Amino acid sequence: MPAAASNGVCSPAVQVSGLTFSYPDLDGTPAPGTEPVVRNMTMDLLPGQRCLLIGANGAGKSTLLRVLAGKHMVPAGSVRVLGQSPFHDTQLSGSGALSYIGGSWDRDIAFAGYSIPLQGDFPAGKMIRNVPGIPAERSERLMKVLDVNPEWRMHQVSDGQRRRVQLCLGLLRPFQVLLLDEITVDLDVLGRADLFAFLREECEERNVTIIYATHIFDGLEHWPTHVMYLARGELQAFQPVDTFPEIQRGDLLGLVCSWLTKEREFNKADGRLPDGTKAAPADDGLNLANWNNGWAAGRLASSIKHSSNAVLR
Ligand SMILES: Nc1ncnc2c1ncn2[C@@H]1O[C@H](COP(=O)(O)OP(=O)(O)OP(=O)(O)O)[C@@H](O)[C@H]1O
Repeated sequence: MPAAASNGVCSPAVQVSGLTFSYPDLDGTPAPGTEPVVRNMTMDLLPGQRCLLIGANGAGKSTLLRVLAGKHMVPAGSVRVLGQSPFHDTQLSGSGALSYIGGSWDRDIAFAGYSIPLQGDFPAGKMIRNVPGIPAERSERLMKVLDVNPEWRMHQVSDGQRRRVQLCLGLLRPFQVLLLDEITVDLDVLGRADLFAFLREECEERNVTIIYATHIFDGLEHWPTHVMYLARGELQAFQPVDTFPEIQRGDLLGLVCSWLTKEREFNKADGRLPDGTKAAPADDGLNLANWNNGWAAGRLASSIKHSSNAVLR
């Protein structure tokens, strides 16, 4: 946990300074002409703060969370979590101080395919109770909060039940920074409310920091301390909730709708596609061909004309 400085000011739990990130192409560098997914972002979050991360589809929310989780390499100074670089200091996530829960719970398995959902005939309770170093009261409490039946067998659960077990495991170790990427889609209303009550308590009692990317705003008006809005890779707003009159009167959804409507109008006026990207250039006459590179673990690896891995023949 970041120590409070001698003047009583706490150091940020998450610190982003001039972060720019583009996905690398096949040769490890961004394809020429591609716009960065995250551009020149600067922001800090202190221990105890809970931030909602808002943006249209394709705005860069998952990418930002994955960068903060250390899953993509960026210069060490541009992202600090608990004072360390999450990509370079692997101990940060290894120790559980930084926890990232996102996407569906799946794995790439050689010869079986990509994104294979976690399955197997093992009981949920065994998976959860067998995580070493976790006080029994924390695992039992989380199973209760998330309504996990220890008898559930993982090859027979529903999507929502699998999600509950995934969340339970992701929250087990006492994290200091938690990054959540739209993890409540499969949860029912009560499950979601219980989860957010638990997360608020973690912030208030253990001073943890949470960033949560979502498109579901029901019942979230009074949960965050901050709101962050991303569009076209840039931070459009990052403020405490009490600076937004809309949120104060319980209309978070209205605020988000007005942001996204303006964004849609901007994209239209600027000749951009609805996701904010520039339209592909017209055919330049080069002989770029569709070319099947073969099969790899269930996925066709192909080069499509004008895609980033197009083959010049
Ligand atoms: N592995 C990748 N390689 C290249 N580009 C990617 C990759 N993953 C995402 N992108 C691109 O980065 C941009 C941002 O995607 P990202 O998934 O971060 O958006 P998002 O805000 O989380 O969207 P959504 O709300 O739909 O989940 C998109 O234009 C997407 O096409």
